[in-house]
Amino acid sequence: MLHSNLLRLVARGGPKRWMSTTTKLTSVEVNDKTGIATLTLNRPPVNSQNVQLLVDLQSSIGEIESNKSRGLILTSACSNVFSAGLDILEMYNTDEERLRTIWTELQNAWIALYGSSLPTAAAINGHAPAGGCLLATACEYRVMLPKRLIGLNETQLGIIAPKWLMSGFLNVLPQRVAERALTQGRLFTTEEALAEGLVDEIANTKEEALEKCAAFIGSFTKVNPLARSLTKLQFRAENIKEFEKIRKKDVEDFVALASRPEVQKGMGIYLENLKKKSKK
Ligand SMILES: CCCCCCCCCCCCC/C=C/C(=O)SCCNC(=O)CCNC(=O)[C@H](O)C(C)(C)COP(=O)(O)OP(=O)(O)OC[C@H]1O[C@@H](n2cnc3c(N)ncnc32)[C@H](O)[C@@H]1OP(=O)(O)O
Repeated sequence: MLHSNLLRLVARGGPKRWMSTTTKLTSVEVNDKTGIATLTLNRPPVNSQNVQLLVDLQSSIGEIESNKSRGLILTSACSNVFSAGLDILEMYNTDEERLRTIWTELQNAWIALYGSSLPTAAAINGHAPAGGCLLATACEYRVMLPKRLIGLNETQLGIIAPKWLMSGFLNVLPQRVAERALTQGRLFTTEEALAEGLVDEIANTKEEALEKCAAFIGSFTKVNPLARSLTKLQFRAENIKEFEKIRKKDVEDFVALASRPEVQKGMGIYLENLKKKSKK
């Protein structure tokens, strides 16, 4: 027993207290008929992105890529939230090493999704602020349920999204709209997001959103997969290259910023307000 626990710890790169649970926070289901994989984020209540969720997300993307699925649909098991972004509780009152791990795993998860050669789509069945929007915009296609919110609201929180984190957002919105939205920290309603091109379609239920995503992925049936993926990656190559150049420094910048006393204080106040709001 002890031996197998030790082996598991060694396989995971040593003991890490924020990775204490061994239950996966993502699941993968492949449709036998279509060959399309649905990757579900499952960390109730709001899929806030802690290290484990980010690591599990990468492992599920790897699994889908190696099992020769025809495409990947990202969705959420939470009823009203796609993902609430980074887990602020995990960033609050912690040490630099942990902050470093959080940001490194966010980077790793983003590049795994953004740089995937597979066709990718997001069935956004709930709110997708900040890191939630990051994951949705890393995909090639977005279908969203009505009356939810999506966007990069970092400036509203007094923080700055680095350039790589804006890449997907900038891929889908005109520069002028993106600049205004980012500087305002604007969250778009589903209907506004559709009008601006931040999402591609609206669906009334999660099932319908999954079907629409599957139809998007199905639209590549007659396209040579290698030609398709190389074309996709050519479009993304510049952003990926820029990201690779700064990724180490970006981790250190994040650690320095997130550990500043005033930023930690801001996180504490933000968390308190979130909790107050959820009790109402
Ligand atoms: C202030 C952040 C500081 C970060 C500092 C870092 C510095 C440098 C950063 C550089 C760039 C960062 C890039 C990315 C950043 C992020 O992703 S930060 C996270 C931003 N996310 C949000 O602002 C969303 C916050 N949440 C909400 O607005 C709502 O929860 C919701 C998503 C709209 C869902 O609403 P609802 O269904 O009504 O659920 P709630 O009742 O509000 O929440 C349920 C419980 O979940 C807790 N919670 C919600 N979001 C988070 C979260 N992101 N992290 C941790 N916990 C969260 C909420 O407190 C409730 O908890 P309980 O009260 O215990 O039930």
